[in-house]
Amino acid sequence: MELPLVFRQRMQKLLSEEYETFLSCYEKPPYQGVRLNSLKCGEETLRACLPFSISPSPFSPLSFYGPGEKVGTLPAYHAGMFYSQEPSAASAVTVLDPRPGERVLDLCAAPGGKSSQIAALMLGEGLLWSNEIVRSRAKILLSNLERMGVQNAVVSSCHPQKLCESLTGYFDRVLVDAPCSGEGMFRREPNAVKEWSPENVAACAQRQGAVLDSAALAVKEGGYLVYSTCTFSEEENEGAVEAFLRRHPEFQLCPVEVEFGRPALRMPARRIYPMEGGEGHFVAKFRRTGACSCRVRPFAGLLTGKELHAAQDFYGSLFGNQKPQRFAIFGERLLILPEEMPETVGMQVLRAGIELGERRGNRWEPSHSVFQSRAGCDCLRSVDFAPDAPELAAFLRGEELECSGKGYTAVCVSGVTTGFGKASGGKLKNKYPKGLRNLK
Ligand SMILES: C[S@@+](CC[C@H](N)C(=O)[O-])C[C@H]1O[C@@H](n2cnc3c(N)ncnc32)[C@H](O)[C@@H]1O
Repeated sequence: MELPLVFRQRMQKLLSEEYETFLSCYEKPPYQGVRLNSLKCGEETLRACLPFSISPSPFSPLSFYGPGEKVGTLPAYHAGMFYSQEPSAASAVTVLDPRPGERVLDLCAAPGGKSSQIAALMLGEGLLWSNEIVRSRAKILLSNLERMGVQNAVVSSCHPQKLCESLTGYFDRVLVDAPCSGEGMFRREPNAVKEWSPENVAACAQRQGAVLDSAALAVKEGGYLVYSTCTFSEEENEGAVEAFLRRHPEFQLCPVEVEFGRPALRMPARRIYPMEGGEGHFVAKFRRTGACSCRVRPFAGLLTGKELHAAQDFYGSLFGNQKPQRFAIFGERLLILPEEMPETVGMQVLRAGIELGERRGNRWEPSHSVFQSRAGCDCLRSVDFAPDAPELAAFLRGEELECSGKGYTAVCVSGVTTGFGKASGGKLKNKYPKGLRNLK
């Protein structure tokens, strides 16, 4: 690989006697991996459903080494049992340490690797707000969170400054996984090498400062802000942290106490190089010690009375008696909202919570995403297949299956839901969304 001369000079300065070892990494294949989605299954089920073996990575108990390519057609992928993720990318959420019941903002969230990891740690409790400024990427983010069965997320495509002004002081934890020069992507994405220049590094550092300034607004007093990049440049890492601390005396740097990687330069943050088992990451953690007032109002559009009962009856016709209480209608869509949700006006929200159904005339048609977010055993009707069953492969190609009985029926792989169909007359009419199907 042809690495830019200035990049090589900078890395030599950073790594001195380790520089040759670093360079020799470019002769080896990149690290790849999968991250277990514990919202949908346990490690044993995932291993049993994969046609390859995986081994633990040091960056998170959910992160494993294994192939990262050509996995998108596997039933376990469709069922959201895992996310294909380079292992060191899991480090930032380990440092963020989100807890069930908290309010967590992922400000630069697409395509959703870190958001789905946060969701797994939150166990569906509290609020995950996943924002992505580029709308086309926000749609991919939404699709990934739906595949992973995340129930308590709001997905938006808002400018960070506008979003964080609207949600000032609201969040317990905020993650800024910043757009960067991507030096830690060079082994995986040769285009990142072509786009690299010292000018781009400087431009990234400036943009990172702006995103961090916005993010700071959203953190409540005593809350945490985690900053991560997948690049090695000092300007974008320690430089960005030091500049932020100079501008924001209301924040303190917290020591990152983890076993993986190595200490950052001049500060108790963390750097990860390929010598440490990952492609490359930087993670720093701040805590807001200064006061911050929050004037965010709770969401006011919850269904009540007859409308609520109708929504609950529809839910009960698919999933039985554990009926949610928080429903709302956005346009033609019926949503089950997270237990915690602020007013969302003007924040370019693509989806809040889980879509239960779409209006068809005077009835609701169930949505793929609600089945995807429920375990097979929670659905009133389900059919279950082994990962290598020909029927499952046919379902994922959009074909009709043989099926007894009548009604909406979840289709599962080893007990994990991967879609649904409508049974009648001995057949299961396929409802797997066209855009998600495997090619015939
Ligand atoms: C490193 S990626 C995020 C990866 C994501 N956290 C994950 O784990 O899947 C950075 C994201 O920031 C977005 N971005 C680009 N410019 C931005 C800006 N000015 N403000 C906020 N986000 C921006 C990019 O579109 C990109 O999706």
